[in-house]
Amino acid sequence: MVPAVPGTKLIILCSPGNPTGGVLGFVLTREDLDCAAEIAKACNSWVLSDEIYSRLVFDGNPDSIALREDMLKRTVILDGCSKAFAMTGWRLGFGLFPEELVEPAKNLAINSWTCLPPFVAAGAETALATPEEVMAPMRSEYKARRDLVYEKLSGTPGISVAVCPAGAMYLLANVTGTGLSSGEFADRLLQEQGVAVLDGNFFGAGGDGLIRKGHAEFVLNSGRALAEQEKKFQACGVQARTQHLMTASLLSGALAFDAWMLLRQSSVDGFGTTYVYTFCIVLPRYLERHPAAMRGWSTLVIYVLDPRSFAWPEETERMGAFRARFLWESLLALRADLQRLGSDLVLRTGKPEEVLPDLLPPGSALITQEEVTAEERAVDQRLRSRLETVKVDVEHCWGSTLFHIEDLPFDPANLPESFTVFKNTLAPELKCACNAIPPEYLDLPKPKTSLSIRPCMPELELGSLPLSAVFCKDVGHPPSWADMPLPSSQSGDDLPAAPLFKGGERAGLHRLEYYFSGPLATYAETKNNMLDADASSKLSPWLAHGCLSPRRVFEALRKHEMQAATASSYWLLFALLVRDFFRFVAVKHGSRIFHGAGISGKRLDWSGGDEEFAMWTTGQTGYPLVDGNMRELKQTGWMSNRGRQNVASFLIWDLQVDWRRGARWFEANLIDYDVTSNWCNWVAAAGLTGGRINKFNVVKQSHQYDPSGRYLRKWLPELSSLTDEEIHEPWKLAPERQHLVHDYPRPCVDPGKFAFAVKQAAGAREKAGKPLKLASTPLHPLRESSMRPWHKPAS
Ligand SMILES: Cc1cc2nc3c(=O)[nH]c(=O)nc-3n(C[C@H](O)[C@H](O)[C@H](O)COP(=O)(O)OP(=O)(O)OC[C@H]3O[C@@H](n4cnc5c(N)ncnc54)[C@H](O)[C@@H]3O)c2cc1C
Repeated sequence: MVPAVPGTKLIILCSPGNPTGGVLGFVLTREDLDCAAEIAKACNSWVLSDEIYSRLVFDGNPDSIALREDMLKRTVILDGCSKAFAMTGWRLGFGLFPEELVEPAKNLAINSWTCLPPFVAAGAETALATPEEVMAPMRSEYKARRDLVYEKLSGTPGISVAVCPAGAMYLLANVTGTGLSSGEFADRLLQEQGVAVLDGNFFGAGGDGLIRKGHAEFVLNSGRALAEQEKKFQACGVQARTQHLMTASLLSGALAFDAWMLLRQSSVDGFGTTYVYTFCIVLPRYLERHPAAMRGWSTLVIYVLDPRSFAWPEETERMGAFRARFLWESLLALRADLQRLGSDLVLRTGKPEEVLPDLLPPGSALITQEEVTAEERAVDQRLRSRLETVKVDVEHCWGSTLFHIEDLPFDPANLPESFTVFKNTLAPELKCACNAIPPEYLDLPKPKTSLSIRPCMPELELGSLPLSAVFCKDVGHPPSWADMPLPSSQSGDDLPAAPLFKGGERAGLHRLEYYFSGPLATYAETKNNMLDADASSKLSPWLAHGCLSPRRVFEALRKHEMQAATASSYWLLFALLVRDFFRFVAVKHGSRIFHGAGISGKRLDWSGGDEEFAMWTTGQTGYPLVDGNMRELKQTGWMSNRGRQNVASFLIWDLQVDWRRGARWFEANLIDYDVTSNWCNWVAAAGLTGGRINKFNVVKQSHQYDPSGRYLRKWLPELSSLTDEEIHEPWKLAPERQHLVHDYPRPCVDPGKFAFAVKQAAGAREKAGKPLKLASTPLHPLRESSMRPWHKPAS
């Protein structure tokens, strides 16, 4: 306490104080009030003690200078009903005056305040008679809010709070660490988040860099369970920070939609409208469209490059350079799109469960796509438990499929085993979904039952997804190729250009638009063509990476079908349904899609080993259709569906190699690798789903699907001089023409016995089928624990 200036007439005290919430006699010591009383007496001055918050003291009891000896007669105590009694609209203030000041105060007041409204007077009378039992719960509610807001704000990067308020309903926070002035911070908070705080400058020069945040927003609801209260408080705390934190996601349109629904459902629950969430996604999915409902929220999109998806534990390649490059391009495109919306992309490399707890502030929420396969779910589980300890909530959204899992007309556990039954069950739903979607649908928390495919989100306006000021400094550098945690042998520089497959939403939309503008018309006839770029949609890389939502493709199909529903549009929808089916198969059957014995649990014995596998991967089997496709895969990251069916069949039934080695090879090399599409197609190719077994005679298929040999000539230049007829079976060349193919290997399976061998091998294996104990089966190394036991030692 500073000694009073001689001649001091009035000492003004404000405790608990506005804007800090500091309390004299508590934050300072009791002696401060004693000292102030002594000074007042020594100077013979009056004291004006503003005690309007005296009923809102949380720690200890309220104190007053008037309680000191001889002080009551020289102290004016000001009080009112608007704070503790929440009569903020109909204000009523009052004072306790020493007798000598009553008349002068009356003279001052009489012409300024007249005609107190009778109901306000009646309210004040009741308020002042309010017993302590009624006040106590309200005080403890405020105290809890104070605790929460203090804790959350103090833990927010860029913000510090010097004083934990012992009373009142405010807190003064220093925001200079955000790089913004307090005025800018308060303005952005209001404009971007719709949350008002007061710039500290309004309290004088000392307030520069500070903002005042109130914590009296919520209506008291003592009937709620404690857990709900906590959640409310958490929302309150997060809202208090306002700022921050809406971070969002590498979410595909479908996913963004679901995230939005989730948030809307939360807000319907009654926590108000200003939601501050941390959205991010940690596994490869991208933002396609943001829901318009996010407008005004500050967002942060986080992408974590997890080294485990780039290399197997033994450090061999798991994500090939083509897929890695597509991912990298998608990240660059995503960043540019987010910047246009006012946000940005944060890129981190590491295990999500290790990276994210340090990045996400307590009180935020992380939204990720719900995964369905073992390894991805294990990451998710570890992440969830780590984030729990730092008080970050994790929410899941369904994503990736055309049909939302909740909209299936059956429990996923009862998914039909056969695709045909699945498709036929959904057919009526699809018919309904082709109807126009009513705009009011967007305002419903749940889809109408007749609309089983949810619509895509509308596009956001530029600048409508602003990045939180708090996160601005954390964004880091733009994604660079060096960020990709690739095994050392890989390089991005020496990859051939892949003009068709450029990562990112725009490129995907461009391909979609182009394909629907013409080539789709002949899809039914061309989809098995292996060579031509427009033979099939080639949308799979964008779908697999989440750059495009299947709902977006469906929307285009619906528009197309309004003009003309053709066989081609039917078959494309059919393909999208196959994709959905396999994802739901993984939900139903879990890790069996990775088991050697598959879903059906049949034992197959594999006589093929490393040598056969190497011939297959390098395109040296001597069977042109297989070799052409395998070389295309290695050189471009792409293979047509017809090619995939044939090479898978050849590896499994002719070379008799464990199908999981093929699936792993595809995982490493396909640009459009998708965990359920790949592993389910492979387990099906091995005849281990319990359904029909498809074995392909690759020679017949070669004649049928590449009659002129155009495809084979492109990928097997050493066969380019053969005729259209010869090229499918070079071993049949007349002796005088054999020199034309001396660079090409002899067939690794005796062609004379080929068709017979296929039949025999398959029949024998089917007979040998026995149920297995799945736990003892060698499995996908990371998805299950055992390590590649199907490898024969190199001879
Ligand atoms: C052994 C094997 C492994 C496969 N691995 C994958 C994979 O990792 N990722 C992947 O996306 N597809 C995979 N497929 C499915 C299919 O080969 C590709 O989806 C298709 O070739 C992609 O080309 P497109 O986009 O032109 O397809 P289109 O014929 O134009 O079909 C449109 C979309 O439907 C989906 N689709 C079509 N057929 C299938 C199918 N059989 N299974 C699942 N989805 C399908 C794809 O998303 C495709 O983009 C695999 C098929 C086999 C036989």
